[in-house]
Amino acid sequence: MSASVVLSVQGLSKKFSRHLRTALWYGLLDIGSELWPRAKAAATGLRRHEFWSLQDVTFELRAGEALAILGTNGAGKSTLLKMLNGLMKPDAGRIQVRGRVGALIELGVGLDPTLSGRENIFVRAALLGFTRSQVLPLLPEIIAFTELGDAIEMPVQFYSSGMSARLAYAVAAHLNPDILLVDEVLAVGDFNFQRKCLNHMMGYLARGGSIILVSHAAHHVQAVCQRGLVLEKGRVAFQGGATEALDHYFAQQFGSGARSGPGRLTPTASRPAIIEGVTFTGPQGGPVEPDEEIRVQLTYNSLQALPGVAWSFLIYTNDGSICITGGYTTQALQLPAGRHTLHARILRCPLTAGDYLVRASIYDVNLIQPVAMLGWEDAPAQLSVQAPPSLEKNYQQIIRQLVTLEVEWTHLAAPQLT
Ligand SMILES: Nc1ncnc2c1ncn2[C@@H]1O[C@H](COP(=O)(O)OP(=O)(O)OP(=O)(O)O)[C@@H](O)[C@H]1O
Repeated sequence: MSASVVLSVQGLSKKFSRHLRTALWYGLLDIGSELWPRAKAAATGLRRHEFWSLQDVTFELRAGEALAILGTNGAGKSTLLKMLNGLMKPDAGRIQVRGRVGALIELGVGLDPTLSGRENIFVRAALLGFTRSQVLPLLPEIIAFTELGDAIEMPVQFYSSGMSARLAYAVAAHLNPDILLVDEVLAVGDFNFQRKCLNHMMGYLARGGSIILVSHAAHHVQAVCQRGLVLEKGRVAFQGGATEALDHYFAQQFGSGARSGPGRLTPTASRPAIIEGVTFTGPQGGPVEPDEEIRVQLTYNSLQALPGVAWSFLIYTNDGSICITGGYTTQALQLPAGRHTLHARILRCPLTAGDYLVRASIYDVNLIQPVAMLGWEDAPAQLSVQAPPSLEKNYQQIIRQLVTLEVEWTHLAAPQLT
């Protein structure tokens, strides 16, 4: 392990059984095989009803670095974190840690519901290897960070999920871990708490700490992480920069085109007009690049003429949370029946490199109601902007810049020195 590497994970795998009975039986066999190494060697493959929750995962984490773990529900993120935290034993592979791991995984874990928040601080700290006398000097700071007030004396069973998250984060963050594991807890905190945690994480990273963050929230990942690892059915599907990892993760969910089932793109009596597709190309019909003209083409197919309609497209961030920009026709159109293509030009692509989601619609201008729509759940409504190599630096920024503004700078004249 090189000097700056604080965590090295090699070929990590974990298997589970789908059935409780076999899980219990295999559990007993595994205990036996620990004592009898020949049986252990035989148990490296999958047994009946077993599946890999995590398979052959390899990565490194350096001091001062934050790595996002992304993946759909059930991809293996929590299993990975539990093994990193020592709560679960891998079936294969190796984890090497330099320093102490502070973990904030699964809200309920490590909190005793019958004890107060204050007492639970000692319980959680004990799980992380701290004695009572080591925790005592840190107690005021931990309690202040939670902002729980008098509720710190209340049994934790009466805490809301946000209150539990405050307590868990405050403890994990204030015991000076070398690596902080943060599971999806930020999602349950209110806005102020999220901001407080994000600020804390930035300071902690600047002081040389390292973070592994499991999150589905793109803005959290972009604010904190430089790198990202995408898990897909327990395997590493992508590893690289945080922005590229988010692109991969969202493309995995929105961009496969699999949702456009047979017959979906055919007009019917109950849905006489459909949008078959929207494409975005550069001026030569090739890839779209920042600052260049974009050609937009919408192909519709209608069993009947469409009088008094307009068409529009909207471009969203790749998690679908922000509509960046859109275009609308300003006058009512008379569109003929049949399959036809509508054209528009975006005169200058304001978007930086990345993948974007698109929605398009043809709507009735009087009723302001869609006649036909195409969303990102329908293939192939996507826009990919590719930066030429000279612009790639933008793409790698930690906080992603979505659009480029045209700015005219007006400087104050410098005072004349006499
Ligand atoms: N103790 C267990 N016994 C059996 N299967 C398990 C166990 N823990 C996790 N799994 C399975 O392992 C797979 C990965 O689960 P895991 O909780 O790691 O996913 P995740 O990526 O954290 O999902 P989410 O985003 O929903 O939290 C799932 O199929 C899950 O059902």
